[in-house]
Amino acid sequence: MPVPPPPLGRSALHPGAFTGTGVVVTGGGTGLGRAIAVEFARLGADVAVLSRKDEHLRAGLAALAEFPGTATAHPCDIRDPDRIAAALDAVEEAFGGRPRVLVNNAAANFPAAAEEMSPNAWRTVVDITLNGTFLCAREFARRHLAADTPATIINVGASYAWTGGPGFAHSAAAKAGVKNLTESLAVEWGPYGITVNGLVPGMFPHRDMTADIRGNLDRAHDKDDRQPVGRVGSPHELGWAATFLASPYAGFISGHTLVVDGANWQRRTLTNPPVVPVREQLGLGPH
Ligand SMILES: CCCCCCCCC/C=C/C(=O)SCCNC(=O)CCNC(=O)[C@H](O)C(C)(C)COP(=O)(O)OP(=O)(O)OC[C@H]1O[C@@H](n2cnc3c(N)ncnc32)[C@H](O)[C@@H]1OP(=O)(O)O
Ligand SMILES: NC(=O)C1=CN([C@@H]2O[C@H](COP(=O)(O)OP(=O)(O)OC[C@H]3O[C@@H](n4cnc5c(N)ncnc54)[C@H](OP(=O)(O)O)[C@@H]3O)[C@@H](O)[C@H]2O)C=CC1
Repeated sequence: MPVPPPPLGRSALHPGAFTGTGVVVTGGGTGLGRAIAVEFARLGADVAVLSRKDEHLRAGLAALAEFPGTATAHPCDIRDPDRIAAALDAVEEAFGGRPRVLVNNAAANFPAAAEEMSPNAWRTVVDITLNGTFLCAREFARRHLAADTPATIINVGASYAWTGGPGFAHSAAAKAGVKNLTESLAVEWGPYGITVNGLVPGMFPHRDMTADIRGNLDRAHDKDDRQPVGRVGSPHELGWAATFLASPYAGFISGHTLVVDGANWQRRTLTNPPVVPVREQLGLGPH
């Protein structure tokens, strides 16, 4: 029998656990990033949203408005190191100091058969998902290393980092890179008080999903029954996991990637369902 999560508004951490702590969430204006931003704000954090589109920045600010901490939003394309530096300057000014937490949540993805992907389609997804994560982590960490201040970084991944993702070869390869990068950075920056972890969502449907991804998921109308724990995730559950990883209670956890997916990616049977070629799954004709 599926066990529902505690309702939105509850928290395992004490109220005010992040009061006075600055948190940056890339892609924090939509979907899971916004849910993560909200859970930090609920615990008192000052939260900054970084993303490209004005409508997303406004949506992030609107979601954060009810909480007591500072909420701020800055246009930034995470592919551009200069824009990342400028955004972090603006965040520091808004908070009156360096944010202690970076959540690298922004990513890009669309389903496509590998042989149909243009070189630029591949490059774009890898550039945002992997290179953007590295560039944000680098700029954020350099500031803490220079000031000798502790910090924590959470990189949002996907479980096809381990399994591969037919129909999502670009995103799966990029997320595998993100997982591996998490492990390298945790060792490099651990001696300076910076922890680095990964956080992998399983199936968390939400209203902001791009049409492509939603269309892909909507082919399954019994999503709850397809999860080992009998239900899909609620976005605030991912927010709880992020706040835990950034809390002092997780201070000895670094280089780890926490999967929040109800055991979905370990699901295996001796007789898997029949193979359906990706082209057929995507409704593409013959080569
Ligand atoms: C197995 C387990 C299951 C699991 C089922 C699903 C699990 C999901 C797990 C992970 C989920 C996520 O990551 S969800 C995150 C999804 N969210 C997002 O992607 C939001 C941000 N996305 C975007 O901004 C855009 O969609 C994106 C294209 C990526 C970037 O925008 P840009 O303006 O930078 O780029 P563009 O100039 O538009 O496009 C760049 C190139 O990509 C091509 N391109 C764009 N969309 C395309 C498409 N649908 N199909 C083919 N090609 C496409 C264009 O034609 C360009 O190539 P040329 O024409 O050659 O120049
Ligand atoms: N939803 C799910 O079930 C799953 C999600 N994930 C991961 O969770 C994270 C959040 O996904 P989700 O909330 O579903 O996706 P969304 O599409 O809702 O969010 C993606 C966010 O990334 C931002 N973004 C994209 N490109 C850039 C860029 N170049 N610079 C700055 N910001 C950018 C977008 O904002 P803007 O357009 O304003 O730039 C948007 O807010 C991602 O890392 C995704 O891979 C992993 C597995 C499953």
